[in-house]
Amino acid sequence: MGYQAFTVQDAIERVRTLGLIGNEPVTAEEIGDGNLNLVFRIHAGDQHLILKQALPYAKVVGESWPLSLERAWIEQSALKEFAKVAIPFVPRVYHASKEEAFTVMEDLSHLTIVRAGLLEGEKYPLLAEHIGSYLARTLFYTSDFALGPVAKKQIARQYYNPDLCDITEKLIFTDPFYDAETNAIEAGLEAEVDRIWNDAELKREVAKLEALFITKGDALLHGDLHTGSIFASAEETKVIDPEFAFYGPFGFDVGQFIAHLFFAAYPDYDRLREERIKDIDTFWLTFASTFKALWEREAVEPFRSADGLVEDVLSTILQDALGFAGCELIRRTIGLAPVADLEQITDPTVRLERKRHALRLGAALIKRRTECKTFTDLRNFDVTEELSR
Ligand SMILES: Nc1ncnc2c1ncn2[C@@H]1O[C@H](COP(=O)(O)OP(=O)(O)O)[C@@H](O)[C@H]1O
Ligand SMILES: CSC[C@H]1O[C@H](OP(=O)(O)O)[C@H](O)[C@@H]1O
Repeated sequence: MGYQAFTVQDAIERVRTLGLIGNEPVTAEEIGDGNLNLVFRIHAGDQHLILKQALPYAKVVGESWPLSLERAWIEQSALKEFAKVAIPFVPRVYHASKEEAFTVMEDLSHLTIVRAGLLEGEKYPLLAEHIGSYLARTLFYTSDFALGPVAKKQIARQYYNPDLCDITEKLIFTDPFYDAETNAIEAGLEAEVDRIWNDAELKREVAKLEALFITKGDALLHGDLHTGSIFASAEETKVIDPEFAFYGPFGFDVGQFIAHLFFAAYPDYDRLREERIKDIDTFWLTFASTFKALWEREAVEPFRSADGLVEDVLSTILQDALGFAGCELIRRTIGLAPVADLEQITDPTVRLERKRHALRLGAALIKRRTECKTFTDLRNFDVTEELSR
């Protein structure tokens, strides 16, 4: 069967043919609110399923931005790979079709998308710890440190993901730093954006981070780990949507999650700042301690017992992560694919002030990331000066 984009009826027929539902009455709807794919929710009797299908172009832009359907296969493979090492945090996959670019998976509608939930004032007391553990496990177990260089390269070669890496290279590392067509700059922010475009040091550091992203194949990344890619409740956390997965630098997913914890404070900054900083603390402490414990127990790296090596690896991850977080803060503030955490602030003066804050924090993280070698440096990282200029 060749590829065609599904209607609701096609989605129902497909799950029926696959024997995933019986002949009972069905209700189904397309619920995709992301930038790229179709997502159908299907209920039949006591079966609740999600069918996600890739479109041959970026939905948010239209057919003028073609995208390979191969990304559905990358997403399916990454979900399976991550389930091997971090099963509590990964949705169950019931069926994966490479040819028709769709995946049938567990319906997680009993949970909420974290970005939306946080905006509604929901609490996720275990989120930071869960994502710390999820990332330590997915990054460590897919790296040379756990697999050794031969097995790692055999896996890595399945994850060339050129179209989606190209999106990231353009939208995160390039367009926001130039007057590009894809940017969406709110009126009133022009002077602030000019500062960015004229900051030679900042651009040089962004270029270095982009080079890291392109060349450093440490581990299998999720590749798009923002709070819209996480479902959670007070007890559970599930990470969806790894279609941007590829072998990249350890710090990238870590940095994206940190950036979106910062974003989550903006709707009510004075009240939420401390909570989100605490989340970042917990996240990093869990990530670093889990990664270190896995290293001590399971690393196959010949130099694994070299004094201070794992601490150095973690320092590098932290510094890179802060740089990537800075790029993500800037791109979600002035580039394509903005975040509701900022856009839903109704008072235009407050919204502009928070956007300005995000841009300055982003620039400071990028330029001063190497000051943060340890958790204590992270806690003491102070951007008061940049914010007051
Ligand atoms: N397993 C799931 N269970 C319930 N809803 C889901 C599931 N996967 C996706 N969705 C819904 O579809 C939306 C878009 O899914 P996502 O995988 O992020 O698509 P895209 O790749 O287009 O961003 C999510 O925000 C969520 O509302
Ligand atoms: C042209 S894609 C823009 C943006 O959308 C992706 O997010 P999602 O799949 O979660 O909607 C990704 O963050 C891309 O950078």
